[in-house]
Amino acid sequence: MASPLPQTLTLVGAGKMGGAMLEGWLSIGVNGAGITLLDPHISEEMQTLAATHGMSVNPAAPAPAEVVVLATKPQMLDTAAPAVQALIAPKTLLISILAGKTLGDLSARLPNANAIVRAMPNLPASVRRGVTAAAAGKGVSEAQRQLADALLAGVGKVEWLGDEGLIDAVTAVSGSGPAYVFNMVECLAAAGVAAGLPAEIAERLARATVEGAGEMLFQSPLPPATLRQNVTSPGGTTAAALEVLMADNGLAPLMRRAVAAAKRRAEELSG
Ligand SMILES: NC(=O)C1=CN([C@@H]2O[C@H](COP(=O)(O)OP(=O)(O)OC[C@H]3O[C@@H](n4cnc5c(N)ncnc54)[C@H](OP(=O)(O)O)[C@@H]3O)[C@@H](O)[C@H]2O)C=CC1
Ligand SMILES: O=C(O)[C@@H]1CCC=N1
Repeated sequence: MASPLPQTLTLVGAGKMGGAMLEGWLSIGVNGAGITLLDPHISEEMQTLAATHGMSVNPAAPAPAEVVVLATKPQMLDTAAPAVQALIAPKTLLISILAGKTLGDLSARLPNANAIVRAMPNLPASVRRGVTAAAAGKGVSEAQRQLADALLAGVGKVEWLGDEGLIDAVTAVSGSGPAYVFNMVECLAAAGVAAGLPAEIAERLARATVEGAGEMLFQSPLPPATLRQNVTSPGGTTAAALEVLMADNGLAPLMRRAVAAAKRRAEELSG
């Protein structure tokens, strides 16, 4: 049986990530007429989407909703909290995607929220290929957990965590991860230019390479190491490049430092 979808959902913060999830939810059949968007600087794109689907935008006195999704920047939690409290009824499920903000931080700001799920999605949610890790607070019922799962699984894969303490590491790996991949495309294109390619061709090649490699990861059951080995002809060009990338001072320590920096920043955003 298909999981239930909420009849009423209020999105607080319709920016890049909130907007990406919203597009996914509409595509799985969440009724636009039951959606309210609250965002003081809502973009034209979001206003158009809202008008197309009959959503309510910044009503003067928004009613409590079955699900409230908190998607402002973490630094705006204190400012947003009074308005969010007014959206929460005893049975409301609050889903927060704020990096760094713990279940405890959220409960302290929103004491009337009985059921809180802390989730960390990523931007490919907009094309329903995201991945989200989530942890449920103590007050979340099984029905509410299923409701959260239906919304999060609607935009990609979901990992439920027994230990909320893992979410900062999740944020550093999959939350921020799409940006690392996009940066790799930029770096690969720039390296192509340095190797003599015209810039536009280098960019098209780098982009299509990551698109194709990503699709192989999606479709193939093989581990990434095997996929890598399949490109690597003995004594060939890939082996020469991998000697650089897989050296002691290559990509692995760089990625460890990058992920550690993101995790540290998530920890700083808590409180
Ligand atoms: N971007 C990503 O890939 C991911 C982001 N996240 C999390 O999602 C959240 C949003 O990030 P992102 O979408 O990148 O940021 P954005 O700045 O794009 O979105 C936040 C939106 O909230 C609006 N806003 C500010 N104050 C309020 C308020 N009081 N009430 C309602 N809306 C408000 C902002 O307006 P204005 O810009 O004018 O301030 C903006 O439109 C963050 O907490 C982040 O940690 C999680 C996973 C991935
Ligand atoms: O950069 C950020 O803080 C957010 C959290 C994960 C992705 N974007």
